[in-house]
Amino acid sequence: MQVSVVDYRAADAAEQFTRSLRDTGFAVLVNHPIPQTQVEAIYADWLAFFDGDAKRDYAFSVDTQDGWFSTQVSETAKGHTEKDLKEYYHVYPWGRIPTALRRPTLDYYELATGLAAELLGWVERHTPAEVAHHFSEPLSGMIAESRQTLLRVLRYPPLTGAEPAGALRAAPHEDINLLTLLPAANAPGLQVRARDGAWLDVPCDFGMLIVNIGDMLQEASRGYFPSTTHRVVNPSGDAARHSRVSLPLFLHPRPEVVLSERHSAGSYLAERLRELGVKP
Ligand SMILES: O=C(O)CCC(=O)C(=O)O
Ligand SMILES: [Fe+2]
Repeated sequence: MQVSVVDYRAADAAEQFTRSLRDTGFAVLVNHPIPQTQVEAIYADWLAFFDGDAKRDYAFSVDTQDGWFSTQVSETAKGHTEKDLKEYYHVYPWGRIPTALRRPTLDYYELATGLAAELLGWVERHTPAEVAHHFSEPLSGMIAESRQTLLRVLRYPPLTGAEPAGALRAAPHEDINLLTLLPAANAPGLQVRARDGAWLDVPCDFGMLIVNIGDMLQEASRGYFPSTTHRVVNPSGDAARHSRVSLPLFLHPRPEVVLSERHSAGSYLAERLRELGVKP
């Protein structure tokens, strides 16, 4: 299994990109329109936020799911017992955002959401008709006017050595949403599970943009596009003394969008948040 690195500007980029998603659940883009300087500035600004105390004023709302999730409330991946070694902040344009971070973060949200919509269009164009006929509406329509698309700013703290045995920065999991856009983090660690069970490093040179399929697209495509299991492993040596920052954008449909006979986007999300232990 090979996650392809695709040049966004190549004539057949959409086709190569969709093929990699179909084969592996992942694709990596280079020469894409998100400036690396913008990503680096967000990493630096948010790292300072996580290092400070103001985050305590932004504890997440159970009801709306925006705000800061501490390491104590962090997710426990489905089927796991230890919490992930991470803290994170959920940004929605309608939610609470620390004032100084508001403008740059929303600028990034807009840019990344626009690119995500274009990439979803690529996927749509290269979906075989016999699969696309299951879609209750075009994929581009599913996200139109959606208030659910989520920008998660993640901070994996330095390791102290006192972590519970078996706890990982991010335990193996699948994403819930349609498509995830993830600029390469400031440190390695992301791995994807191949069909034979082996863990493969996802290419993550600084500047690359990683894209992966989430469960909602797997559900809507009746399994044609696989939502692949991935994880973030703990670093060793000197790297363990440093934080890792990453910035996934989870592209979500409007809640009333029908994914399959079993699920609307809203019912599916509610079920998954209960399983993660972040919503009753
Ligand atoms: O931090 C990363 O590289 C991946 C994060 C991730 O998979 C997630 O938050 O769903
Ligand atoms: Fe993930």
